[in-house]
Amino acid sequence: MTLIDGKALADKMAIALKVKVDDLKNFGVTPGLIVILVGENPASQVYVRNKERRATAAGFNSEVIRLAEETTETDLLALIAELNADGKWHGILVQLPLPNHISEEKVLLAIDPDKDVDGFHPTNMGRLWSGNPVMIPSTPAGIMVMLDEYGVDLEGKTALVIGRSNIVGKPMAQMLLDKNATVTIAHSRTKNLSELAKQADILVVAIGRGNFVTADFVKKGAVVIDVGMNRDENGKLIGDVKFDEVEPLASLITPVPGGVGPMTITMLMEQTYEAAKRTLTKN
Ligand SMILES: Nc1nc(=O)c2c([nH]1)NC[C@@H]1CN(c3ccc(C(=O)N[C@@H](CCC(=O)O)C(=O)O)cc3)C=[N+]21
Repeated sequence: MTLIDGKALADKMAIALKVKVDDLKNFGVTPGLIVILVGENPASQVYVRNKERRATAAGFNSEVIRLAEETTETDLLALIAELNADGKWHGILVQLPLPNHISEEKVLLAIDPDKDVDGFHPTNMGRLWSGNPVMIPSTPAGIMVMLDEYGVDLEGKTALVIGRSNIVGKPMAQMLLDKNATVTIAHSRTKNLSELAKQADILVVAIGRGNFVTADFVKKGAVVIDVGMNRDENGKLIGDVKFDEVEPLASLITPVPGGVGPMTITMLMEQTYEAAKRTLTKN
């Protein structure tokens, strides 16, 4: 078994990004990433702080707007409209989940697709599915970079994605398909999931249940990617994969923490940089 070290790869890419950003600054453009955080979700706080640190280290303009839990949908939409029009920002990210009184759908639709660094806007989802990706979701994007870095050839392989969210499962399936894998999407209603999983060369698990995937889901030599971020009863961060049990079977496996998470942030930075660079050729 070889560990896929997402943290190390993220650190390596951060150094290269800094160089690219310095170069872009010579052309008068500084990448700008603005994050909007509504309410007090403690997990979001940690994550947003990590992002701010990475953005600053890369030499970006970076800001976090913290809004009260009771912020109205109207006020949030007005803020987004303002940021859409502000040339300083190339990436606008509204941290999810939002409080229940705010429609996530309306908010995501309000972000200019060319600044939608999460790739969650329907326009960007459509661009991805039609084979013309522009802004793409960071978590599956980071997974593709890790697979490439560790020399995983996807051509003709069977891939099973467990989870069908718009932000991970669905875009992940499309990205694997684009590399000529044969892709299946499974979910909570899938029958005989462990038998299905046991046939997969590549297993991507994004189901959101701690330690869900055990040894009897995994074919010997499979590549196992764990997108899970769960807390166990002691508050410890655990993945969707029962690591100790699955690790001896896998040829490659991502840990939690230190796997998919750091690469998600890296890809947000990369995409903000790319969006900033595109403004050079636009006019
Ligand atoms: N609009 C939006 N875009 C997102 O991309 C988004 C979001 N909302 N809401 C929440 C989720 C979650 N997410 C994480 C990214 C990195 C880590 C990460 O860096 N994890 C570290 C450890 C973190 C820790 O120790 O708690 C690791 O896995 O090693 C975690 C979580 C992005 N999300």
